Amino acid sequence: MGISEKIKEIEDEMKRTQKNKATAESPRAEEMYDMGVYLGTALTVFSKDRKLARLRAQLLEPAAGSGGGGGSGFDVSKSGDARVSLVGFPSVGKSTLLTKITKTRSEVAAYAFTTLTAIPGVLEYEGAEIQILDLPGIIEGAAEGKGRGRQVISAAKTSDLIVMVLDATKKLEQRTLLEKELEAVGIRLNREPPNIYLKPKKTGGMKITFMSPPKNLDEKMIYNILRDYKMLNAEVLVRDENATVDDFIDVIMAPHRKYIRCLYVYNKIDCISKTYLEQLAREPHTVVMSCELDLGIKDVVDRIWEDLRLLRIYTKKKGNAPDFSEALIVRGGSTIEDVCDQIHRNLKERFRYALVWGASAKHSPQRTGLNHPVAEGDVVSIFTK
Ligand SMILES: Nc1nc2c(ncn2[C@@H]2O[C@H](COP(=O)(O)OP(=O)(O)OP(=O)(O)O)[C@@H](O)[C@H]2O)c(=O)[nH]1
Ligand SMILES: [K+]
Ligand SMILES: [Mg+2]
Repeated sequence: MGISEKIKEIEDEMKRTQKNKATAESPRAEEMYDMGVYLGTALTVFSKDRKLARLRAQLLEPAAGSGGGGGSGFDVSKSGDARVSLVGFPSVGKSTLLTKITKTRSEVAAYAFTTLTAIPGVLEYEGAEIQILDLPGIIEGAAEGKGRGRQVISAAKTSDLIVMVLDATKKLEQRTLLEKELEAVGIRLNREPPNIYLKPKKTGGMKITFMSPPKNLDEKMIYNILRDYKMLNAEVLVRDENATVDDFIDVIMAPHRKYIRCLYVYNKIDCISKTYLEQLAREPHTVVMSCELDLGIKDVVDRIWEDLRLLRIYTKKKGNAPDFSEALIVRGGSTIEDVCDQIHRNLKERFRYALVWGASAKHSPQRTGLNHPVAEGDVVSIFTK
């Protein structure tokens, strides 16, 4: 049986279990729950859930003996300061958007699957070069390998920001469907990694600690999950009282999870009512546009820049004015060390100190070491041995 069929089988079984659970609901349900009778059913659902999560993860991993392949993305090398992927159902206007915001022409047509491979373009934004990947449309079931879905999703997984292009004239569910496809391969949108510490050990059994009383987890659940994943010795510290079973599995599967910001872009607003447009525009992480009427494109580009959280750092040579003609682009959370790495591969080996002017400096200039965090617009002078 293939992985997809296995998944289907488990899903069907889960639906049946859920139904039984619903019919079993009776005045005595609570009492039975306490007695642990009802808990039996609940635990079956949990373990099926976990099995499902594991199978889905396998979809993107090369099949044993297949010699790899399957889950790899398109062969486009990364370039510029960051990578943004345009993900969406067919014919929502991904290629139209790429053509608008970069110098690259990507074929646009009214039929689905016009774009058949990844088309890279470069968005220039105040000194930064952002690689934009126009991708083929994906359909429901992409994660299971339908169409070029897996390749598209793998490409998206390598990006710093996902721009989910949506057709404003289509049902709102399209967004949830796409989110599910991305979730299935371990992409977590607009979320932080769960605040749970897990350290596998060689001996000593399991040590499970909660910082505050958990709402959705207990020691036994964690114990069972760890055992499922064949981790018999481990230290666990749950720092978030709202953490769920899924969160805990994400922590175990950390190497296969990717936390990526997502900007939802509704295109074709020329075809919807003003009231509906206003409703869409109020959604979080959302912008609306019409490529056709050239409306909102600037907002989309500004939001891409904001969501990438890149910083522009300017350098200053001793005795000269700062060079504002060219910015160094670093990621949010970067330090002077990252700035050095941007300037030259070996610069930090000769580093003595830096002088920093701007928002990150307590006083101007502040003398700092390599681990000083920089801020947008800082001016930096590096002094070497
Ligand atoms: N009404 C309207 N049509 C648009 C808009 N933007 C794009 N289109 C049309 O939508 C159709 C699909 O556009 P594409 O850019 O090819 O869409 P795509 O998402 O790249 O499609 P695939 O590559 O097939 O997945 C074309 O006929 C475009 O002219 C818009 O803002 N409004
Ligand atoms: K199209
Ligand atoms: Mg296209």
